[in-house]
Amino acid sequence: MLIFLIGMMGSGKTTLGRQLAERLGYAFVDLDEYLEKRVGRSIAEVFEQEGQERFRELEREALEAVVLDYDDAVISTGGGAPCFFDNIDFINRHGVSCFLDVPVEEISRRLLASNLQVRPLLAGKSEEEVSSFLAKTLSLRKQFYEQANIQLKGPAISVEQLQHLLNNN
Ligand SMILES: Nc1ncnc2c1ncn2[C@@H]1O[C@H](COP(=O)(O)OP(=O)(O)O)[C@@H](O)[C@H]1O
Ligand SMILES: O=C(O)C1=C[C@@H](OP(=O)(O)O)[C@@H](O)[C@H](O)C1
Ligand SMILES: [Mg+2]
Repeated sequence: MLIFLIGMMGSGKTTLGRQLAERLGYAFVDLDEYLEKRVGRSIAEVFEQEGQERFRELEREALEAVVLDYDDAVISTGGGAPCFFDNIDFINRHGVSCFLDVPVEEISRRLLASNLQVRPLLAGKSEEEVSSFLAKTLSLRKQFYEQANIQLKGPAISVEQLQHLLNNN
């Protein structure tokens, strides 16, 4: 089975995905890292050199490659992945999707305490700009995230909660 974690930057997809994979004895794939390995460059470099539009094409190609590469895996997607092309349909056709629905205030807090440079959409923004960008982006993306098979809501989603919900679906 392929389990896709989706949701905003900072919702904990990478962190929880790694923990969930360990519990299930599945491979763990972070789609951003997988893409970086494929293209031999960091996400920040791809954005800088070729722009977001090209990044979204490479992200789609990475999604297509990952479903061929793995039978059982937890795949933490990048925050924008389900929101471009027909990626959410592609994800739902190939696995179980799970939306980590963390309040935007909590996401802002987490990201402002982290290194913004590794997330090119946030790099160089002030605290206020980060908060308003995240709120606006979530309002545009929610329609895609809400197509997930499973939704988990709260400011502190745990791996236990996630595993419990998956077992009951
Ligand atoms: N459940 C959690 N509770 C508190 N902080 C978290 C949690 N999950 C992730 N974080 C923190 O939030 C930031 C973003 O987490 P990350 O897993 O990289 O999110 P994503 O992959 O969704 O962007 C990191 O600094 C991480 O330590
Ligand atoms: O939300 C987005 O558009 C992005 C989220 C990032 O992944 P995380 O959600 O893991 O931070 C990464 O794919 C890229 O910086 C773009
Ligand atoms: Mg991540």
